[in-house]
Amino acid sequence: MDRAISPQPYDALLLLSFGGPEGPDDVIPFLENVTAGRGIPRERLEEVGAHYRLFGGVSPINEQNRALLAALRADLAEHGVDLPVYWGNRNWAPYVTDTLREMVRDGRRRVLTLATSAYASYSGCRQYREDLAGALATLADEGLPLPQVDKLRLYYNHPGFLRTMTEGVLAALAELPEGVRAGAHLAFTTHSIPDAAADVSGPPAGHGAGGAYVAEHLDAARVIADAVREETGVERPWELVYQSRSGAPHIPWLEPDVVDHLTALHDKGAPAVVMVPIGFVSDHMEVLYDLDTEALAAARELGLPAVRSATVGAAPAFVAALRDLVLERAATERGESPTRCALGALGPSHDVCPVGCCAGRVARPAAAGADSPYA
Ligand SMILES: CC1=C(CCC(=O)O)c2cc3nc(cc4[nH]c(cc5[nH]c(cc1n2)c(C)c5CCC(=O)O)c(CCC(=O)O)c4C)C(CCC(=O)O)=C3C
Ligand SMILES: [Fe+2]
Repeated sequence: MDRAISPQPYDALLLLSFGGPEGPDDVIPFLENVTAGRGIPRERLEEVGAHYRLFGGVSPINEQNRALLAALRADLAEHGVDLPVYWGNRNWAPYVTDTLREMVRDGRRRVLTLATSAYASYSGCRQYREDLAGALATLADEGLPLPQVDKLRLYYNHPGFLRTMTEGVLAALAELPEGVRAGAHLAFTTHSIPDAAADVSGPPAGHGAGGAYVAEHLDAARVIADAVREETGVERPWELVYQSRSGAPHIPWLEPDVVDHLTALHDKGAPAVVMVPIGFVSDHMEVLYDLDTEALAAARELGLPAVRSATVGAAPAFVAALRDLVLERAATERGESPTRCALGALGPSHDVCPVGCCAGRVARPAAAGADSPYA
């Protein structure tokens, strides 16, 4: 096989995601899965449950993942990359443990994992590695042979991700009334997490305030803002803001909140804003509710013209980026030195999370990293 399209040594790709409810009866069991032992106040759960009920109890995330799965399979086939793609979730069926069991029964021995989060953080990186460890532990208990499981490097700074986000911003700007377009601000948004979690995101050696989580989002935002300036010839103010905060009010989480930011923009006379959801790879509930429902309503109330730009979803250029990352990692595992595409100042992320990367509050086994108890 042509080395440039060889996925070897991998014999399967695992799309690993969050999962979401598929109907009204799933909402509470789903939320219980998400928050098991995580101390989220009951009122917050009911509030979030109501967001899902507004959409018939159906999270958009599963359809998004089915679309990504189909697009990945089509892209790999079209480019002659012979690699079956499976899908498993943390919080809803198909559960990752069931998927991994199916993969083993299909004879898969060397699995590369693609998680649907582009950045470092406990929730977006290490927790997925814990999910893999939990699945491997169950298979071991069942006496099944364990596959070797790796995880793809973070892809927030891959040109295919940043270019696709940039195109989305340009399209969103075009939706604004012409009179306010040139003065529009860019508000890059991502999931708020506790300050303490942000501070320990990424490799232990790299920790400063905000950790890798904040640094990576700022790096991505800067690349997109620069590209938008190049394309439009207009220098626009931009800021990184946060959304979807949960947890107890006395615990500090990353700020400012997107809605407070819209108010501040309005107060200082900004003519318009584009909300750019760089923290989300597809139209999750956080995007459909917290941005499209709540934040856009707040903007309307303020009289601030606002639009939300697209997530990458299953856009062809993003799917091509994922193929590039898979083939890059496969080549690295074969001992080659492939080009590692990345824009911005931080450079390509590590292939193997070092010991202590994205530490959680409680130490749990995590696979696909230097501290994995599995090979
Ligand atoms: C960084 C991050 C990502 C991005 C990385 C990634 O993509 O993985 C993400 C993704 C998602 N979070 C999601 C849903 C929820 N997250 C919650 C709770 C929490 N998220 C957190 C962080 C993140 N979350 C945190 C620090 C909490 C607090 C408690 C805890 O640490 O668990 C809760 C409980 C209620 C609440 O507190 O809001 C829900 C329902 C869905 C599905 C949406 C859909 O259905 O479309 C997705 C993709
Ligand atoms: Fe979340």
